[in-house]
Amino acid sequence: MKDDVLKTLIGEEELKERVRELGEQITRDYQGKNLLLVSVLKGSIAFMADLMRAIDLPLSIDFMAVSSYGAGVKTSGVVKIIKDLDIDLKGYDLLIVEDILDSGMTLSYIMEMLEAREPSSVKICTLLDKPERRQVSVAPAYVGFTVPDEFVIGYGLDYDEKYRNLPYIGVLKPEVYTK
Ligand SMILES: O=P(O)(O)OC[C@H]1O[C@H](OP(=O)(O)OP(=O)(O)O)[C@H](O)[C@@H]1O
Ligand code: HPA
Ligand SMILES: [Mg+2]
Repeated sequence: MKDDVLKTLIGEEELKERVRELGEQITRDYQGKNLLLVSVLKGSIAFMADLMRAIDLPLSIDFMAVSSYGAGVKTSGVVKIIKDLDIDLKGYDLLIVEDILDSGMTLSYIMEMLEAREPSSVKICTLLDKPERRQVSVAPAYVGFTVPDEFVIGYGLDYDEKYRNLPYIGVLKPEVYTK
Protein backbone atom coordinates (compact mmCIF):
# COMPACT_ATOMS: atom_id res chain seq x y z
CA MET A 1 0.00 0.00 0.00
CA LYS A 2 2.74 2.47 1.04
CA ASP A 3 4.69 1.70 -2.14
CA ASP A 4 1.87 3.31 -4.13
CA VAL A 5 2.20 6.66 -2.31
CA LEU A 6 4.28 9.27 -4.13
CA LYS A 7 4.49 11.59 -1.11
CA THR A 8 2.71 12.57 2.09
CA LEU A 9 0.71 15.76 1.58
CA ILE A 10 -0.85 16.18 5.04
CA GLY A 11 0.47 14.23 8.01
CA GLU A 12 -1.48 12.78 10.94
CA GLU A 13 -0.63 15.55 13.41
CA GLU A 14 -1.52 18.29 10.91
CA LEU A 15 -4.88 16.61 10.22
CA LYS A 16 -5.60 16.33 13.93
CA GLU A 17 -4.79 19.97 14.61
CA ARG A 18 -6.87 21.30 11.70
CA VAL A 19 -9.88 19.12 12.62
CA ARG A 20 -9.65 20.48 16.16
CA GLU A 21 -9.69 24.07 14.81
CA LEU A 22 -12.66 23.37 12.51
CA GLY A 23 -14.53 21.81 15.44
CA GLU A 24 -13.95 24.92 17.56
CA GLN A 25 -15.09 27.21 14.76
CA ILE A 26 -18.27 25.16 14.15
CA THR A 27 -18.95 25.07 17.91
CA ARG A 28 -18.87 28.89 17.95
CA ASP A 29 -20.95 29.31 14.79
CA TYR A 30 -23.73 26.82 15.66
CA GLN A 31 -24.53 27.94 19.23
CA GLY A 32 -28.31 27.77 19.74
CA LYS A 33 -28.91 26.07 16.38
CA ASN A 34 -30.28 22.63 15.62
CA LEU A 35 -27.17 21.11 14.05
CA LEU A 36 -27.39 18.02 11.85
CA LEU A 37 -24.10 16.72 10.44
CA VAL A 38 -24.64 14.98 7.11
CA SER A 39 -21.77 12.68 6.23
CA VAL A 40 -21.31 11.88 2.55
CA LEU A 41 -20.08 8.27 2.39
CA LYS A 42 -17.79 6.62 1.87
CA GLY A 43 -14.96 9.17 1.63
CA SER A 44 -15.98 11.30 4.63
CA ILE A 45 -15.96 8.46 7.17
CA ALA A 46 -12.66 9.31 8.91
CA PHE A 47 -13.20 13.08 8.83
CA MET A 48 -16.77 12.75 10.13
CA ALA A 49 -15.73 10.48 13.00
CA ASP A 50 -13.03 12.94 14.12
CA LEU A 51 -14.91 16.18 13.41
CA MET A 52 -18.07 15.25 15.33
CA ARG A 53 -15.98 14.62 18.43
CA ALA A 54 -14.31 18.03 18.03
CA ILE A 55 -17.69 19.84 18.17
CA ASP A 56 -18.83 20.68 21.68
CA LEU A 57 -22.57 21.05 21.05
CA PRO A 58 -25.67 18.86 21.07
CA LEU A 59 -26.02 17.59 17.48
CA SER A 60 -27.52 14.86 15.32
CA ILE A 61 -25.84 12.86 12.57
CA ASP A 62 -27.06 11.17 9.42
CA PHE A 63 -25.46 9.54 6.40
CA MET A 64 -25.93 9.48 2.69
CA ALA A 65 -23.86 7.49 0.21
CA VAL A 66 -23.12 8.79 -3.27
CA SER A 67 -20.62 7.72 -5.88
CA SER A 68 -19.35 9.12 -9.17
CA TYR A 69 -15.68 8.16 -9.46
CA GLY A 70 -15.88 4.34 -9.43
CA ALA A 71 -12.49 2.94 -10.48
CA GLY A 72 -11.23 6.18 -12.09
CA VAL A 73 -9.39 9.37 -11.17
CA LYS A 74 -11.84 11.62 -13.05
CA THR A 75 -15.51 12.17 -12.30
CA SER A 76 -17.93 10.15 -14.42
CA GLY A 77 -20.15 13.25 -14.25
CA VAL A 78 -23.03 11.09 -13.02
CA VAL A 79 -23.69 11.31 -9.28
CA LYS A 80 -25.36 8.10 -8.14
CA ILE A 81 -27.29 8.09 -4.84
CA ILE A 82 -26.62 4.79 -3.13
CA LYS A 83 -28.20 5.61 0.23
CA ASP A 84 -30.43 8.56 1.10
CA LEU A 85 -30.81 10.25 4.51
CA ASP A 86 -33.21 8.78 7.10
CA ILE A 87 -34.15 12.03 8.87
CA ASP A 88 -36.81 14.56 7.81
CA LEU A 89 -34.76 17.75 7.41
CA LYS A 90 -37.35 20.36 8.45
CA GLY A 91 -36.09 22.49 11.32
CA TYR A 92 -32.47 21.33 11.08
CA ASP A 93 -29.34 23.38 10.36
CA LEU A 94 -27.48 21.05 8.02
CA LEU A 95 -23.72 20.87 7.77
CA ILE A 96 -22.64 18.60 4.93
CA VAL A 97 -19.37 16.87 5.83
CA GLU A 98 -17.26 15.93 2.80
CA ASP A 99 -13.75 14.66 2.31
CA ILE A 100 -13.01 16.54 -0.92
CA LEU A 101 -14.47 19.19 -3.20
CA ASP A 102 -12.98 18.54 -6.65
CA SER A 103 -15.05 19.11 -9.84
CA GLY A 104 -17.95 20.23 -7.60
CA MET A 105 -20.39 17.83 -9.27
CA THR A 106 -21.13 15.82 -6.11
CA LEU A 107 -21.65 18.75 -3.75
CA SER A 108 -23.68 20.88 -6.16
CA TYR A 109 -25.99 17.90 -6.74
CA ILE A 110 -26.34 17.17 -3.02
CA MET A 111 -26.87 20.84 -2.09
CA GLU A 112 -29.71 21.20 -4.56
CA MET A 113 -31.32 17.95 -3.47
CA LEU A 114 -31.16 18.80 0.25
CA GLU A 115 -32.22 22.45 -0.10
CA ALA A 116 -35.39 21.24 -1.81
CA ARG A 117 -36.34 19.49 1.46
CA GLU A 118 -36.50 22.88 3.20
CA PRO A 119 -34.14 22.57 6.19
CA SER A 120 -33.51 25.78 8.20
CA SER A 121 -30.06 26.13 6.60
CA VAL A 122 -27.48 24.15 4.59
CA LYS A 123 -23.71 24.68 4.63
CA ILE A 124 -20.67 22.68 3.55
CA CYS A 125 -17.62 21.60 5.53
CA THR A 126 -14.99 19.95 3.33
CA LEU A 127 -11.66 18.67 4.56
CA LEU A 128 -9.97 19.22 1.20
CA ASP A 129 -10.57 21.67 -1.62
CA LYS A 130 -9.00 21.15 -5.08
CA PRO A 131 -10.05 24.42 -6.80
CA GLU A 132 -7.98 23.87 -9.97
CA ARG A 133 -10.34 21.12 -11.13
CA ARG A 134 -13.64 22.89 -10.52
CA GLN A 135 -16.33 22.47 -13.21
CA VAL A 136 -19.33 23.75 -11.23
CA SER A 137 -19.15 26.53 -8.69
CA VAL A 138 -19.70 25.49 -5.05
CA ALA A 139 -19.03 27.69 -2.02
CA PRO A 140 -17.97 25.75 1.11
CA ALA A 141 -18.36 27.49 4.49
CA TYR A 142 -15.45 25.53 6.02
CA VAL A 143 -12.33 24.18 4.28
CA GLY A 144 -9.60 22.18 6.03
CA PHE A 145 -6.85 22.37 3.40
CA THR A 146 -6.48 23.48 -0.22
CA VAL A 147 -4.74 20.79 -2.26
CA PRO A 148 -3.00 20.88 -5.67
CA ASP A 149 -4.30 19.13 -8.78
CA GLU A 150 -3.08 15.65 -7.87
CA PHE A 151 -5.05 12.51 -7.01
CA VAL A 152 -5.02 12.16 -3.23
CA ILE A 153 -5.71 9.13 -1.05
CA GLY A 154 -5.97 8.19 2.61
CA TYR A 155 -7.98 9.32 5.67
CA GLY A 156 -11.13 8.03 3.92
CA LEU A 157 -10.20 8.90 0.34
CA ASP A 158 -9.82 6.00 -2.08
CA TYR A 159 -8.63 5.00 -5.48
CA ASP A 160 -10.71 2.04 -6.71
CA GLU A 161 -11.92 1.44 -3.11
CA LYS A 162 -8.40 1.10 -1.68
CA TYR A 163 -6.15 3.23 0.57
CA ARG A 164 -9.02 4.63 2.71
CA ASN A 165 -7.30 3.33 5.85
CA LEU A 166 -4.05 5.28 5.42
CA PRO A 167 -3.89 7.58 8.49
CA TYR A 168 -2.55 10.54 6.45
CA ILE A 169 -3.34 12.21 3.09
CA GLY A 170 -0.93 11.16 0.36
CA VAL A 171 -0.55 11.61 -3.39
CA LEU A 172 -1.11 8.43 -5.40
CA LYS A 173 1.67 7.49 -7.81
CA PRO A 174 0.34 8.16 -11.33
CA GLU A 175 1.71 4.77 -12.47
CA VAL A 176 -0.92 3.07 -10.29
CA TYR A 177 -3.76 4.44 -12.43
CA THR A 178 -2.03 4.74 -15.78
CA LYS A 179 -0.87 1.11 -15.96
O1 LIG B 1 -16.22 17.28 -6.58
P1 LIG B 1 -16.30 15.94 -7.23
O2 LIG B 1 -15.51 15.88 -8.51
O3 LIG B 1 -17.70 15.44 -7.42
O4 LIG B 1 -15.52 14.90 -6.28
C1 LIG B 1 -15.75 14.76 -4.92
C2 LIG B 1 -16.45 13.48 -4.56
O5 LIG B 1 -15.76 12.35 -5.12
C3 LIG B 1 -15.48 11.39 -4.12
O6 LIG B 1 -16.52 10.46 -4.02
P2 LIG B 1 -16.58 9.08 -4.84
O7 LIG B 1 -17.51 9.19 -6.00
O8 LIG B 1 -15.19 8.62 -5.13
O9 LIG B 1 -17.26 8.11 -3.77
P3 LIG B 1 -16.61 7.60 -2.37
O10 LIG B 1 -16.74 8.72 -1.39
O11 LIG B 1 -17.43 6.42 -1.99
O12 LIG B 1 -15.18 7.26 -2.65
C4 LIG B 1 -15.37 12.23 -2.86
O13 LIG B 1 -15.59 11.46 -1.71
C5 LIG B 1 -16.44 13.28 -3.06
O14 LIG B 1 -17.71 12.83 -2.63
O1 HPA C 1 -8.18 13.38 -5.43
C1 HPA C 1 -9.11 12.59 -5.13
N1 HPA C 1 -8.87 11.44 -4.43
C2 HPA C 1 -9.84 10.56 -4.08
N2 HPA C 1 -11.12 10.75 -4.40
C3 HPA C 1 -11.44 11.86 -5.08
N3 HPA C 1 -12.65 12.28 -5.51
C4 HPA C 1 -12.46 13.44 -6.12
N4 HPA C 1 -11.15 13.78 -6.11
C5 HPA C 1 -10.48 12.81 -5.46
MG1 LIG D 1 -13.98 7.51 -4.22
